[in-house]
Amino acid sequence: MEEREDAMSIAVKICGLKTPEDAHVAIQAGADLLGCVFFPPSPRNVSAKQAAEVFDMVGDADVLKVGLFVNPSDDELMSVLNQVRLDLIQFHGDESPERVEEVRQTFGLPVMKALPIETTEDVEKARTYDGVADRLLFDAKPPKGATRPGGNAIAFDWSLLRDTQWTVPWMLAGGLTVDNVLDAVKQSGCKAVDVSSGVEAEKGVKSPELIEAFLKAVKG
Ligand SMILES: O=C(O)c1ccccc1N[C@@H]1O[C@H](COP(=O)(O)O)[C@@H](O)[C@H]1O
Repeated sequence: MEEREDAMSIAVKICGLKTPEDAHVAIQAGADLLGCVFFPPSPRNVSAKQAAEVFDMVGDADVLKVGLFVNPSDDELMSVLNQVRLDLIQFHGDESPERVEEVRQTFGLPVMKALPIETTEDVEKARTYDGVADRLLFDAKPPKGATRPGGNAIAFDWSLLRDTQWTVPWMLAGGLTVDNVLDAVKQSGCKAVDVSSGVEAEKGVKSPELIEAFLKAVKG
């Protein structure tokens, strides 16, 4: 019962959406944030036009529209932002704290910085972004030879985050599924989760049933 009460206030981001239909399912099921990936090597990559169609589904709903980028140039950001109305930029590459601050100032949008975690030292390294980025997102370190820095369906030791203190809101990501998400919330103490692979029928193809089941598991 205690776990259920904790879980009910957890925010959920469904990432890697490619179709308005999947966005509709996620919104109806209670997602708080939706993400589109602008990273060509990813099986979830979308064009700005596709992302605009996905995010059109949000309408007046209280849902944040997130654009995920990996080490983008200003021109790349500008090109997307000219065509898509985003609420939050997610940086999932090697962007420095200075680059995060520069993009916040240049584009006038909040930035969520993803940070790869495997050890306690990684958690401590993440502190250089606390208070610089508007939000933090803790994800598993990608495996050697990975073609992308996230979206690899890999989890890490969630308890590394337990009882850590941050000045900005943070999210947990990495290998979350309907079966492990409540355990992940409990072990990490997070108030928000992000999922992509765990709600897919196959790589890059979202499953409406898994999106609904994931949100039901978290929100009750
Ligand atoms: O989803 C991708 O393809 C991706 C590409 C490049 C950087 C990040 C990416 N995804 C993000 O990674 C985490 C964890 O995803 P998963 O649930 O383990 O698949 C999440 O923030 C995704 O949005």
